[in-house]
Amino acid sequence: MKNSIVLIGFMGSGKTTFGKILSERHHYQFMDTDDLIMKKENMPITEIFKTKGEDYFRQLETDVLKELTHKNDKMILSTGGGMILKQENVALMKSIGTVVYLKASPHTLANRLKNDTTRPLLKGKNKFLFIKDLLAKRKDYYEKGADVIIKTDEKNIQDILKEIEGYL
Ligand SMILES: Nc1ncnc2c1ncn2[C@@H]1O[C@H](COP(=O)(O)OP(=O)(O)OP(=O)(O)O)[C@@H](O)[C@H]1O
Ligand SMILES: O=C(O)C1=C[C@@H](O)[C@@H](O)[C@H](O)C1
Ligand SMILES: [Mg+2]
Repeated sequence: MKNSIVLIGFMGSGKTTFGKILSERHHYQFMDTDDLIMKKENMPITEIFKTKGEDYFRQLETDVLKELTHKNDKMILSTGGGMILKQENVALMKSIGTVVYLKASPHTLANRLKNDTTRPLLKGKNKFLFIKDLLAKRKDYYEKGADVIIKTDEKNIQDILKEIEGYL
């Protein structure tokens, strides 16, 4: 029986990138909680943070996960970087599928996000220092929320794909 996969990890860990490739390759449905929220609100994440605030966004994350638990199709679900902050969300993700943490160092993440302007939490910050600090605060949440941890530093995209495919 095919298994759904829920990808968790910090901004830039590759959840959307790998989720899209895997779903196309294996004919799974692809879902991304950030995209679902943007569609629901009809505005970019940066705009939701700016006009309605982070708490409002965090509630939408839980709402969207709840809706996904009612779906029967097997899927690859890419989640927002802060999804693991609520225990309730972790339980919902585990009820959807195998929770895979794409782990990367602050150095790797800062490098991948150096030209990015779409993540409101990173706006106007020294990216490396900000990521290092926030990742240290979130490390336990990611590791405890995961069923499986995949280290992505210094691995090429094909090798990471193969590892995730082991859990499909
Ligand atoms: N293993 C990797 N090797 C090289 N580049 C990568 C890797 N993983 C991700 N990237 C690149 O890093 C950038 C961010 O990746 P992506 O958008 O998939 O992250 P995300 O986990 O979905 O982030 P967010 O939580 O903010 O949505 C993209 O440009 C992507 O191509
Ligand atoms: O790490 C976070 O808290 C976030 C990550 C993004 O995926 C978005 O969900 C949003 O920008 C917040
Ligand atoms: Mg993403």
